[in-house]
This record gives sequence, structure tokens and C-alpha cells, in this order.
Amino acid sequence: MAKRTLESFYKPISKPKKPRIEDNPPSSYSRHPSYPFAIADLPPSIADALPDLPATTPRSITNQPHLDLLYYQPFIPSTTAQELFHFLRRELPFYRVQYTIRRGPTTTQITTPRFTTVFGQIPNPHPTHQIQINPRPIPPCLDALRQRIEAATNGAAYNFCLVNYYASGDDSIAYHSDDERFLGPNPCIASLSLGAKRDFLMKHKSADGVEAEPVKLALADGDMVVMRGETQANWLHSIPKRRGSRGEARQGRINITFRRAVVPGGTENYYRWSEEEGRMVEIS
Ligand SMILES: O=C(O)CCC(=O)C(=O)O
Ligand SMILES: [Fe+2]
Repeated sequence: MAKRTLESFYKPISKPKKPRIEDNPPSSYSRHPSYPFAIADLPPSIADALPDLPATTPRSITNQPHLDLLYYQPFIPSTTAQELFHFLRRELPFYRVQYTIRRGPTTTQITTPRFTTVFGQIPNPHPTHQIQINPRPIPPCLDALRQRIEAATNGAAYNFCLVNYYASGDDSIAYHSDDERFLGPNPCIASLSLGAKRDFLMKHKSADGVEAEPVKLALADGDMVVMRGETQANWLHSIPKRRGSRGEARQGRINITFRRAVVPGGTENYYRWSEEEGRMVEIS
């Protein structure tokens, strides 16, 4: 099976977005050769609100072994959060990652149950690697959020951004921890939720008989969770599917995580995706 380069992995399979006729079109766009299309800058109604967000004191959740969370309820008030949700849903390039797992004679085609998009300047870990990395800089519309979040969570500095779009309650992310090597030990990850309320479940990896209660946070529009310290090394987290024919199960949710890549040489996950014929399909 032919391998795809990371560059082609990033290219949308379908056509670039067509220009839309809107009541209130963005006034400016940011361009970069690695973007599949120019990405709109924030409209003034959102950009002007971000520096003036009311200061919310986060709840510190450290009542379980190795758990270190800050929970902002909300970080962004609902009027701005809703506008931001619709803006990002409309303006970002989102993809479904498809890949193939081979176990012996069995081949299984997996479609990731959510849309994703990735931005950030990651140093090329493999100077001799065939794959030419073509990182997408964090676009100004997300960089404004990064700055606002860094200002609130003083000390953290992020250079990498992963956005998930859950189109409905059928979309999900399985239990995992964000302990990739490129994030270094004890990474600090800021995770902002927009749109439909969804449960964020956490469970301890429970090595060596550690007793820990599972954690459930019902993340609402504008909420933010910062995961710090030993959390990733010891806990798994997930967003399960949400069943039902009404309400949140039918609504979309966007989650934006800001991370810091500290180890040149740790982007294997992204290489692996591309080498296992990762295929990205743009939202229609
Ligand atoms: O959607 C969320 O709240 C979590 C997303 C997540 O865990 C991830 O992208 O690693
Ligand atoms: Fe995660």
C-alpha cells in the first residue's frame, strides 16, 4: 500500500470550501501555504470580547490520587461562546481521519468518530526522514484564544492546538491519555468546550492497586478544563457517545486543546497516522 506523505495527509480530499454568502461575512482572512483555504479572522464581536472576559476563578480538583485539574465554569460566557462555536464550525478546515488496522489476515477500516484539525509549529524530529513536515501555524482566530488562555493560566505557554468537532452525540473519543512523548513529562493541557454539553469521564489507570474514584464533569458551552501535573501519566479521559433523539445528542460540540510540544522527536503519532494511510475528508 502506497504511503502518504504528511503533506498529502493534510490536503483535503474533497474540494476547498466554496465562498459563502453570509449576512455578516468575516472582514479579513489569514493565508498560509499549508492551509487548504484562507482561514477567517475573528469578527470584532468575538475579538473585542476576548481580552475583556470576566475573570472566573477555577475550581481546583485534586481530591484523587495524581489528579490535578482546574475547572472553569465557564471560561467564556455563553453569548461569546456560542458565537465562537458557530464561527469555528464554519471557518476551520475539519477532517475525518480514516485508517486501516491489520491484525494477521484481518484488515479493519476505522473512521475516527469525530472531526479533527491540528495546528502548531512542531520541529521536524527526523531530519533524515523522507516525510517533509509542513506545519500549519496556529491561525490568528485560534491564537487569540491561546493568548487569552495563557494570560488566565499564568505560566503555561502553548505552541500546538488540536481541535475536535463532535457533530452529534454519535461522535466520541475513547479513553486515552495525552501523554505523547512530544509533550514531555507532566504536560499542561488546556481544553476549552463550545456548544453542546457533553460528559467528560476520567478514570485512574490504577496501577499498583491505587484506589481512585472515577470523575465525571458535564462540560458545558464555554467551560474549560486544564489538566496538569501527573494527571496524564495516571488518568485516562474520554467523551462517550450521547444517546437520545433530542437535545444535546443532536447538537454539535467543539473542543479546543492547547498543548506544548517540548521534545523535538515526538510527533510519531502524526507520522503513524500518515503512514497507516490516514485519510482526511473535509466536512461537506
Ligand atoms: O473533547 C474533549 O473534551 C476531549 C478531547 C481530547 O481528549 C483530546 O483531543 O485529546
Ligand atoms: Fe485527550
